Amino acid sequence: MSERFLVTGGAGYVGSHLVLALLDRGDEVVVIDNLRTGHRAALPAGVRLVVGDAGDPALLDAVLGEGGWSAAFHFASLSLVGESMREPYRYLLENAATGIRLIEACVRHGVRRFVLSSTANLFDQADRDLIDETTPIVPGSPYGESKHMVERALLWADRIHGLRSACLRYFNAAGADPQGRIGEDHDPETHLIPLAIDAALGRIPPLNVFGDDYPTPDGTCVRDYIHVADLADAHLRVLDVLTTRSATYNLGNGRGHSVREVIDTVGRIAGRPVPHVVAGRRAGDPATLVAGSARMRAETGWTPRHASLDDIVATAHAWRLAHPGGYGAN
Ligand SMILES: NC(=O)c1ccc[n+]([C@@H]2O[C@H](COP(=O)([O-])OP(=O)(O)OC[C@H]3O[C@@H](n4cnc5c(N)ncnc54)[C@H](O)[C@@H]3O)[C@@H](O)[C@H]2O)c1
Ligand SMILES: O=c1ccn([C@@H]2O[C@H](COP(=O)(O)OP(=O)(O)O[C@H]3O[C@H](CO)[C@@H](O)[C@H](O)[C@H]3O)[C@@H](O)[C@H]2O)c(=O)[nH]1
Repeated sequence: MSERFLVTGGAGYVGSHLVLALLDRGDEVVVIDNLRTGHRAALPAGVRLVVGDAGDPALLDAVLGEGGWSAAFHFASLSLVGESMREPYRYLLENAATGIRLIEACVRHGVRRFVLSSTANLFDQADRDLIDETTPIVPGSPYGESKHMVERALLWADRIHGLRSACLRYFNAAGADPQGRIGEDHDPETHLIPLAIDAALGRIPPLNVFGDDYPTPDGTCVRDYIHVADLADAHLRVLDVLTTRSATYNLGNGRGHSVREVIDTVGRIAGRPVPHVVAGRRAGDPATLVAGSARMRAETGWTPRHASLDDIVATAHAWRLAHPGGYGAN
């Protein structure tokens, strides 16, 4: 039976892949997005886009007041680790306030299930190789801290009002829709894989490698890249869990790849080397972040279908090759 979902930030990179997955299974989707970093063109026909702020109580009352919601997915957020080290209070204030106002509005309008886009940046100083849900939380930046604030607000919304929530801590989202319908387009782009692809294609100057003196095998940072389509699938699967309880899951493939490995993989798939230079470290970057996702696999049957870095890079490369100007203007 068709269900109705609110997706804040649904015109953005990860959110738009969930919107597609919901439409593919026949659900109705309403997106609230201020289009600050998102794109109208990332949304297929049939999706209602309300352009506005996901933390605006009047707007939320108007939209949520329509009723009939199966769940709210909250992607709308400032989301750059490096930027948050330069603008800490903007991140702390805006991400926390937007999340809390949305939670409050969901409670006010009887929405029973809430899914938060949380982050691996909760774990700056992991005391183990695979970062699972029992790893102590030590946010790596004001961005990570702001996500933790919203996670904590959700805990109280559950205890006091019975709002069931899933905090999905994505590690590094990457790749594009395997059918090539949508992909990643930020302006300016700051993420490693799209930048490495554009550098290989000669569209931008050589890639800066942010530090080669980290305590990792080749000195560059290690990250767990997880395909956006697998993240979208995870969002669908947690809905069942949320009928009875709240939950927290770390989402990745459980394999780390260094910046140099990403550069080599992009070069091989693009058929041209990635020009790059070693630059200084970027503030806020932990050396290594690799997810332990056994809980998600065991409790929901989630199994990433695009787990290899080759698959992830190949889908991202195909989309960027076909869309040299991204989505174009909003
Ligand atoms: N991309 C990653 O690797 C990654 C990893 C971990 C967590 N996350 C989280 O996933 C979510 C989506 O990330 P993304 O990479 O797709 O980012 P994105 O910038 O592509 O998407 C965010 C979307 O939210 C919209 N938005 C931002 N603030 C808003 C507001 N106050 N009101 C309404 N709309 C607003 C933007 O216009 C954009 O469409 C974010 O919450 C981010 O913190 C992303
Ligand atoms: O030009 C670049 C860009 C990135 N990097 C490195 O590549 C790695 C990945 O960086 P990036 O793609 O910018 O992602 P992160 O900063 O790791 O952050 C992403 O992944 C986090 C989870 O780990 C999310 O919370 C964030 O929202 C999302 O932006 C890091 O080690 C960077 O230092 C470079 O060396 N050069």
